[in-house]
Amino acid sequence: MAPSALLPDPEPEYVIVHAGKGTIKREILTGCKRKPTFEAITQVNFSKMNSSSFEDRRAIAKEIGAAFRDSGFLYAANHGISEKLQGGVYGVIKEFFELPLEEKMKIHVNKSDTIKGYEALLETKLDASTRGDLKEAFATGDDPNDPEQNPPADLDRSPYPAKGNQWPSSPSNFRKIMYEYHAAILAFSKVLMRLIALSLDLPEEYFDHMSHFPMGGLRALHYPSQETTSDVGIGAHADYSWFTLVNQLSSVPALEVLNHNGAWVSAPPLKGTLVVNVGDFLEMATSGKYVSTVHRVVNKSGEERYSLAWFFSPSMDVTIETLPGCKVEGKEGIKVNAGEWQRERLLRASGPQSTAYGHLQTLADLIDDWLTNKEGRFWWGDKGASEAGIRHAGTSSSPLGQIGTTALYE
Ligand SMILES: O=C(O)CCC(=O)C(=O)O
Ligand SMILES: [Fe+2]
Repeated sequence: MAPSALLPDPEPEYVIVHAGKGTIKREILTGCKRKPTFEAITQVNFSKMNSSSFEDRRAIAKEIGAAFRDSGFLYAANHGISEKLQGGVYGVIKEFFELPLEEKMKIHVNKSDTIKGYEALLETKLDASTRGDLKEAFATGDDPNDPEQNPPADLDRSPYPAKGNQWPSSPSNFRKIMYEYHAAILAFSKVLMRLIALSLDLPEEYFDHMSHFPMGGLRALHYPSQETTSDVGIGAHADYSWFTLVNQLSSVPALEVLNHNGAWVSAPPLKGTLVVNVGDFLEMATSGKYVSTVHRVVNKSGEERYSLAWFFSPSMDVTIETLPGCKVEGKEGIKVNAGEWQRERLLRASGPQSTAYGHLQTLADLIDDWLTNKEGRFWWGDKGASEAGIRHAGTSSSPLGQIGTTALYE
């Protein structure tokens, strides 16, 4: 038998993800190629989040910072949203998805100018290699025409069309309970944002002025159990938000998080917790210190799964810049209008598109930085290698290196 040293290395395998922020190609590392990376999601206890002691708050912030740097995910325990409210919201969401399809189609997302309302099974396709996402959803967004959202009196309403959120007439208490949950999760989000500021050694109030009418919304999800292994509940993606809070309403494990070895780490429901994950806004503002980690939903449990995601983003008119302490030497920081940036991201993520759009999409995926020089130009090229030797191609407002035709790019 030939000594194993003479055996050729097995062909590398990759996880390929169209994450919205560009295509990510990550080698699946096995054996001695494996790098130290997370294998589980850590839990953080928020019971002292409103403590009058600064040290108590800072201790939670430290744990948040460590988890956001390591995996970009954590479980938040003792977040303060009552069990009664969580049970109530679960009940109405289940009842809504059990309605006949034609009833749900009355508020289909295509009837909204902001893509809000009901989205049927297989309508979106985050992973191009699948037949579509095996889930149905009901989504709301920031909409000053919904009085429950208490828009500030001086809010510029011109960017908000009249046909935004749509609400079902059944169950009759659906809207009321969803808005009770909205108020509770928004309150927790504002506290969490302060702890995030603290975790970055910024004043706790640093982000307060960016949240006067935050973009974002609720997305209730129903995943039937998939019958084939080629199906996926939601294809691999990263979120466009400061952060996302997922309430895994049913006890079905299906959420998976991609680690640096290209392995999918399970994030099963832990009773009483919310899953918190870093979104692209926070990754961008921290120059990648906090990672907006790729995740997906695969429901092979044989049971129906329900979840309720909340996306919390800056207010539409806010300018997001690289945060103090997160500047990378020799690299120009970011400066983006939050509303424009999110609109562009949303367009990229919204389901199957025509071939012409597909070609444009391919081009857009090559652009990871929209900053231009004074003449409005930017360059595409080699942006260096990761620790693992995988190179990155992208754009910049100043000239970049040549693309190596034999190098491996992600
Ligand atoms: O249902 C889940 O657990 C996660 C949903 C999700 O990732 C999303 O809606 O962006
Ligand atoms: Fe997500």
